[in-house]
Amino acid sequence: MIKTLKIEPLTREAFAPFGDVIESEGRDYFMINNGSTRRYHKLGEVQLDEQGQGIISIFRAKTLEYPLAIKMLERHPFGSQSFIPLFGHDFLLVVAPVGDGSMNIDPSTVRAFRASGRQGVNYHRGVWHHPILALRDDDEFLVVDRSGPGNNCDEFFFDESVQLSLELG
Ligand SMILES: NC(=O)N[C@@H](O)C(=O)O
Ligand code: NI
Repeated sequence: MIKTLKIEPLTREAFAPFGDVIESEGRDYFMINNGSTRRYHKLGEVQLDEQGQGIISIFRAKTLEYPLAIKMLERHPFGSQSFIPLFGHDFLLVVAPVGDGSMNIDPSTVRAFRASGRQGVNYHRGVWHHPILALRDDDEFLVVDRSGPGNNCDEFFFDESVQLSLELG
């Protein structure tokens, strides 16, 4: 299979099979702090296993060269992972559904999205995704994910006959 992935705009509905979109635009809120603050409540949930601990980190990411060959995706079986842009820049996502849980990805299910700088994502447990794809060098993301025992990062490399690429418009 040789395919250039179509980059879709990130919306709550389109991303639902993969996780949550963390954004305020168009979302419900309620007032707190004596009416001075809007709380956009529970935009996503931190998913953990019994032994996991939720942690907060910052990723500073280099941009990659485009067109980019998507050779692998990874997943975190024991917990969710969120990426929230700290500098307000767009970034890209390449994902595939959890599937049947086996170490296999049907390349026809791989999708790409462009997140605006005011959108974050929360990948649900086991959702296949490409490591962070920043569009600005040294861009930074707040990351909420799971720390704990066991290997929480499975990597799947596509067969050489599968050539998926990501091009910038
Ligand atoms: N390995 C790691 O912590 N980063 C990846 O999980 C990623 O999604 O960028
Ligand atoms: Ni990850």
